[in-house]
Amino acid sequence: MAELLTSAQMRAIEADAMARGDADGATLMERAGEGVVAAALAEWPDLEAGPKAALVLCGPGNNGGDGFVVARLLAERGWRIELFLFGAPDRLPPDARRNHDSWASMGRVRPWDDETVAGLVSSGDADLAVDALFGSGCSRGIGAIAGQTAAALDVFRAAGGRTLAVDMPSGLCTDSGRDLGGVLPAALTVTFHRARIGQFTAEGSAFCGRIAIADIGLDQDVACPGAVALVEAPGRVIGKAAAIGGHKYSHGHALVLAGGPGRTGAARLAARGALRVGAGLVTLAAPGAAQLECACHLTAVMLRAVDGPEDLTALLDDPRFSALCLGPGMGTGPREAALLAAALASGRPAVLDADALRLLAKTAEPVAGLHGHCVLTPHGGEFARLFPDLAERLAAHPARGPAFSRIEAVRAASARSGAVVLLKGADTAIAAPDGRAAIHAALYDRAAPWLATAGSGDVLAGLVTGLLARGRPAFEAAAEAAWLHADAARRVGPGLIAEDLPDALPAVFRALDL
Ligand SMILES: NC(=O)C1=CN([C@@H]2O[C@H](COP(=O)(O)OP(=O)(O)OC[C@H]3O[C@@H](n4cnc5c(N)ncnc54)[C@H](OP(=O)(O)O)[C@@H]3O)[C@@H](O)[C@H]2O)[C@@H](O)CC1
Ligand SMILES: [K+]
Repeated sequence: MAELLTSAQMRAIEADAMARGDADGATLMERAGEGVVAAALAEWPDLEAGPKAALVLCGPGNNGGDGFVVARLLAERGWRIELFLFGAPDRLPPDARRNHDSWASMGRVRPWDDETVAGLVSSGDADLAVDALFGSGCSRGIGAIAGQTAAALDVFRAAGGRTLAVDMPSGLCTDSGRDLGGVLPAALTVTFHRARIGQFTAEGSAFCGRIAIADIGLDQDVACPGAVALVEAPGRVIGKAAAIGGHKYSHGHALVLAGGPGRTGAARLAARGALRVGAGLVTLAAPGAAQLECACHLTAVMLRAVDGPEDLTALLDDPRFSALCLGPGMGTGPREAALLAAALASGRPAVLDADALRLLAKTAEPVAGLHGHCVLTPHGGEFARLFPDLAERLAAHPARGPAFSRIEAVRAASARSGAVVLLKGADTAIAAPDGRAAIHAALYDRAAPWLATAGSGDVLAGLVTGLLARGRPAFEAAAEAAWLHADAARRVGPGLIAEDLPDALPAVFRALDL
C-alpha cells in the first residue's frame, strides 16, 4: 500500500536526507519547482504550445519559494508572469529568499492585494494560476487574506481554468484535509515525494482537483514509520488460486445473523457478499419465525434457526464457523443484545455493523467485550453514537492546523475499543488497535458516488466477514473489503443497487487475476 504522510513526517524525511548529505534545501526547492512545471505540462499539454501567461501567488514560507522557482522556469520558457507576494521579502526563509531574489532580477514582485489578485483571476487572462501561498506550513484559515481570490478561483476552475496548487491548496490542512477557512481550490495539486493524508480525506479531494506526485530526489525506499496507508488493490493473498484442491472448509465458514420476518434482506445481502468474496460456506442464522422468508430467497447460502443466545452458543460449538456478522437488519431488542453478548463471548472474528453498533452504543460501556478480531463498520452517525467526544472534535470548526482528522478519530476509537474500526465514507478510514491506519479513497479516478445506496453497507459488512472467515486478519480484511466493494461499484456504474455488488465481484477478481 502507498504511504500517505503528515507534514511532520515529510519534514522529517527531508531533514533526514539533508542530515545524511543526500540533499540540501536549495536543491529540493529547485526540483520541487521543476516538478510543478513538468506536472502542469503533463496535465495540460496545450500549455507547451507557445508562450502563455501565468499568475503566480507566493506566500511567506518555502511554499512561496517553490512559487518563485516556478515563475522563473516559466519565464525562461517565454511566459508572461504576474507574481504577487504575501509578506515581506526580507522575512522569507533562506531558500525562498534566494529564489525570490533570483526572480526579482527577472520580473516584478507585486505586494499581495486580495482584490487585485481576484480581479486578475476573474479576467481569465491567465492560462495558469499557481497557488504557492501556503503549503504544509499552513496553520490557520486564510479567508481574511485571500477570501476574494478563493471565490474567483472557484469560478475560474468551474469554467475549466487551470489552477494549480503547489504541494497543498492554501488553507487546506495537510494532515486532516479539513478546510481551515478560505481554501484556494485547485484543478491540479502537485505534491512532493509522497501524497499527503489531507489529499485523501475530508474536504481534500474537493479542493485538490487531481493529484500529481513529483519526485524531488528523496530516497523512495525509506519507509516512514507510522505512515497511513492508502488502500490499493488486494494481492493474490485473497485469491483462491493458492488453495486449489482445498475443499470448501479450507475457505472458512461465515455465520450471518438475521433479524425477524420482513427484515431479513440486509442480512441476506451481507451473506451473499460473504459468499462471493470467497468464504467456503455461509450460513444465515435467522429466528424460527423468519425461516420461511429466508428459505424462499436462499440457495447457496445455508439456513439455521437461531432464536436466542443458547442457540447461537450451541451452533458455535462447531469450530468451523470462522467468522460472524451481526447487525444488518438484526434488531436492537433484548434478544439481539443477548446474541451480541454471546457472539462476543465466543471470541470469534466478528463484524459488527448497523444494529449491532446501535446496541453497543446503548450499553453503559460500549466497548466492553470487544476484541482485536472484531471489525466495527460505523458510518458517521453510528460513529458519533459510539464515540461522541471524537465525533464532536471532528465536527468542530478547526481553529488551527493540524486539525483533528478522521484518521486520528479512528485511531483513537480503535485504541479505546481494542477492535478494528472502519469509518465509512468516500474516504473510508480504517485503524487497528496497534496504531496501523489506512484510508480507502473512493475519490478522484476511483470515485463511485452511486455507492451511496440502500444496502451497500450491508454488502460491505458481508465482504469483511467473508474475508475474516477465510482467515484474513481483521485490519487487512477491512481494507481489502473496502477496495473490492468500491471496485465492484465502479464496474457496475450509475444505476447500481446493492444486489449488484456481490455479483460484480467475479469480474473484479478476474481483472485482478486472482
Ligand atoms: N522543507 C523542504 O525542504 C521543502 C519544502 N518545500 C515546500 O515548502 C513548503 C513548506 O514550507 P513552510 O514550512 O515554510 O510552510 P509554508 O506553507 O510555506 O508557510 C509557512 C509560513 O506561512 C505562515 N502562515 C501559515 N499559515 C498562515 C495563515 N493562515 N495566515 C498567514 N500566515 C500563515 C507561517 O507563519 P506562522 O504560522 O509561523 O505565523 C509561515 O511564515 C512545502 O509545502 C513545500 O511547498 C519544497 O520546496 C520541497 C523542499
Ligand atoms: K499552495
